[in-house]
Amino acid sequence: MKYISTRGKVAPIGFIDMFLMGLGEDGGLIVPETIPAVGAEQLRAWSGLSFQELMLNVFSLYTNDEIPEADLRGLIEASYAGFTSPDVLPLTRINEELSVMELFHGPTFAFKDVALQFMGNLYAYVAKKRGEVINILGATSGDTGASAISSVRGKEGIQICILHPNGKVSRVQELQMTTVQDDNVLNLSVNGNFDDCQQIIKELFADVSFKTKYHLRAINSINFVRILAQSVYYVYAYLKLPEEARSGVVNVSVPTGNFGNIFSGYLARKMGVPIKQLVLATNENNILERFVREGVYKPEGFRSTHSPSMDIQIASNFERYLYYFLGEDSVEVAARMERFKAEGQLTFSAEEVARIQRDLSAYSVGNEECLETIRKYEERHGYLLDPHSACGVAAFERAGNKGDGAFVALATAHPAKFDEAIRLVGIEQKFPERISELFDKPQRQVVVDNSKEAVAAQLKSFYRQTNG
Ligand SMILES: Cc1ncc(COP(=O)(O)O)c(C=O)c1O
Ligand SMILES: N[C@@H](CCOP(=O)(O)O)C(=O)O
Repeated sequence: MKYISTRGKVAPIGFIDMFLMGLGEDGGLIVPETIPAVGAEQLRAWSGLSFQELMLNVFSLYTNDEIPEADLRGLIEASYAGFTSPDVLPLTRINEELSVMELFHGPTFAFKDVALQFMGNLYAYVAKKRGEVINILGATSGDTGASAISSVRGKEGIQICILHPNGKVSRVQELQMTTVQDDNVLNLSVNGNFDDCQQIIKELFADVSFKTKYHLRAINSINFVRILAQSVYYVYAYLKLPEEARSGVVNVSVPTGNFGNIFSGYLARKMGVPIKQLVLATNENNILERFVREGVYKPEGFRSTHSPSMDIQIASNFERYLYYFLGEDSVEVAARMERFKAEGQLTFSAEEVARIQRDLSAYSVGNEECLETIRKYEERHGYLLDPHSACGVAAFERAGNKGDGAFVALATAHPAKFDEAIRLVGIEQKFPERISELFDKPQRQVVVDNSKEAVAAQLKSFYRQTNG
């Protein structure tokens, strides 16, 4: 298995080189040359596997034996040892129509832990095995940053710098990132929004001489390993549903911002998991919903919502979807992305919109509907949703079960991370101890201007102190 870029200008590379490259050096996103097929027989053979065993099996299709099986198993075991549920990702039945897969039982209470605990261990493994310097650079709207920091804090040979938008993450998210005192961690609080943070890191990654000189590595979902690790929970969701409930297919509702969560489901479907409806749920930052509904991909004004981690306009994995949508034609992808850069939007023909709508259905959930969904599920089912998961559940309600297969909504964060929204519903929740203890800890972060130059200067001084 080799990996290539959606824009076609990266010579095929192996698994570990792909992991280290992160963003394609031609500005595109890395994808596998071919997606391995997982047939019905294979799925049957996997049923009953633990999440860890399933992950081992899925990753083995992609790693080219570059990581010996015993090592891969060890990395996976270590990554999920800290999850508090014995199932790792428990599936909770809400009612006849809906089950919720809880992806938030990791150390930072968000679905990002599923992939990032593993990636942190994989970076440490690669640092040791290949003597690579690992300087992780990431952007976050709150959850990726906390999770990535937790996965590598204090690890030898690894430095991590995370950009978050100043004042635009929840209080708990900010504390999870900024109360970490390890010397290998730098938090930059950027005077801008998440799109600005993401744009800055993309520019730094695209500056290949800067990236190479400072050994910059990606943990955001531009890194294909993130996507692959996340695709495993779609396979797991399908396999965990009782056979009679799923009747051959599963429908999944997915809270979406950077298109990473849902693209992982799209990949699982392309591998062969029978996912029927893939429901894309956005908040009021609804560029992706408008793309699916109207065939126009165009950022509009940024809005702060009750689900701040999905306050995203430019979705990085959109380009991966475009690549498959355009029949893996990298010349056409490059041309369309150039057009997007020049004109600030992409429009799709009626025939294309019909095809997009066969892949995805999409719903944008307003602030009031989000709060109302939290209230309703707490009152009727005694189940407290966080505001991101509530967007997914509201989208499920609008999509409706078309009579085919079971419906799973992905619960992407613990409600304690977003108490600001939960309080608006009038619910007082008890925090897990690991969250309540954060409030007494000192914080460490540097506020920076919204510019690539300001961030680059901070990075250089950080690496001078930590790498020599
Ligand atoms: C809690 C939560 N739910 C959903 C999402 C959406 O995931 P993605 O950006 O990968 O689409 C995010 C991050 O964006 C998140 O932090
Ligand atoms: N919601 C994310 C935004 C970054 O997305 P990623 O999946 O590309 O890391 C966050 O919480 O930071």
